[in-house]
Amino acid sequence: MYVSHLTLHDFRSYPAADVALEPGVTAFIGRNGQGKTNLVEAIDYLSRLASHRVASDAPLIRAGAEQAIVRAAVVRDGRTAVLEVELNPGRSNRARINRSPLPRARDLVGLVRTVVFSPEDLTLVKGDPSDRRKFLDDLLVLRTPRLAGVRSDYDRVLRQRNSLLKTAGAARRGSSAQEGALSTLGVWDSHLATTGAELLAERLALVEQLRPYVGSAYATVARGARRDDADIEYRPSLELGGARTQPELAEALLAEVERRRKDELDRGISLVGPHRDELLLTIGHGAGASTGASADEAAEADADPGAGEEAPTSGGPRLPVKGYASHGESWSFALALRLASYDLLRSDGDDPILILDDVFAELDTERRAQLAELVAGAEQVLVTAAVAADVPAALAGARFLVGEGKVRRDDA
Ligand SMILES: Nc1ncnc2c1ncn2[C@@H]1O[C@H](COP(=O)(O)OP(=O)(O)OP(=O)(O)O)[C@@H](O)[C@H]1O
Repeated sequence: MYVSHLTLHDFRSYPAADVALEPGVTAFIGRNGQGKTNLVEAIDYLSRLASHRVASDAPLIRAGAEQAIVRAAVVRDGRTAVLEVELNPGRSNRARINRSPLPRARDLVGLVRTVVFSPEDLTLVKGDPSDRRKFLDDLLVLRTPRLAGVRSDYDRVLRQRNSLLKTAGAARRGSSAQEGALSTLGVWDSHLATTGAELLAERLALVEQLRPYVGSAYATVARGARRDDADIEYRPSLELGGARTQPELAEALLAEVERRRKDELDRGISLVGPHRDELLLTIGHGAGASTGASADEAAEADADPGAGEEAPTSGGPRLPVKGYASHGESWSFALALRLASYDLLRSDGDDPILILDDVFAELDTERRAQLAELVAGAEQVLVTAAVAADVPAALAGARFLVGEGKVRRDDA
């Protein structure tokens, strides 16, 4: 799929912008702070109704404006659809397809699919477990848009249940207020188990599907690394035993919730469920594996003719990436997670739009070329860079100059 036209009204720094795009590679070049990322962020927003940079919509609306509009013509299998979203701060957003309003804005999610690589991706590796859960959930929703509903149902159940736990925990033991809250809590326990089990089952399946892609993507972007150097593992907040199906998982969640009732009442929060799970990222070290993203490390490895070749196993320990990996390894792992998502979406028979936002400046020449080669075949690749020379030769294509609020095609 690709976007053939992008129109913005009062989105970020743009009062108005109108850009005709083509399949293949398009680079947006301009000095810092000129609005390159704002353009690709708008396309990403259409895909998930969320930005890769901010958690709320408010910063997306141009300062002083009442609402923002993002409209894109999206071509898929030769057919064009015009998708539009109206961002209304403090009110619900509205979405249209070919000018017809959709019942809910979220019905737009998944119609255009993007995979974004950006410097913020480092938080996937170095950030909190919630960053990695979000990574999984965003990918789930892109592949199966219906799951946006499951995720928001789960969040709602959690909020209700937490407020009940607070009430029940605060009420005097044995009082009628506590009895009442406890009996209502039973209802929310089963809601938590049912929606939680659905989310959990989906995440477990996703991680199993993603795993092989992460290993091979890491081996490609990290110097001298082997396929089994990078691994991911889903760590639930409870012992699952052999539970895998939704009913089995619901049963396991319910049993654990009952077992931890006292703890939950004491602390006034839900301690069991997919909101407490972790996606563990680990690296092993095949001999010769060094994932330098810096030019210095690259130069060092270049001096060693064995580096980058098939590396034998060192049998070294597997370590969690967070807290142990070097900056280069962390960055390579983050790239590998994005590349793996892209490969998985492609294996579903779709070709998502790839957005490489300011990533080349972070990579040495060899890694740049390697990443460029991997993504060059995508149906549409949108690249932002402050300096044209940072965009690898393999990504030659259309070029736009972004500056002074304007986006101009560079035909030079
Ligand atoms: N809601 C908003 N209203 C007005 N201006 C905004 C808004 N949000 C961001 N901006 C402006 O947009 C500009 C940033 O644009 P953007 O992030 O696209 O820059 P960029 O060209 O990608 O820069 P860099 O190369 O540094 O990443 C900044 O000048 C910022 O002040």
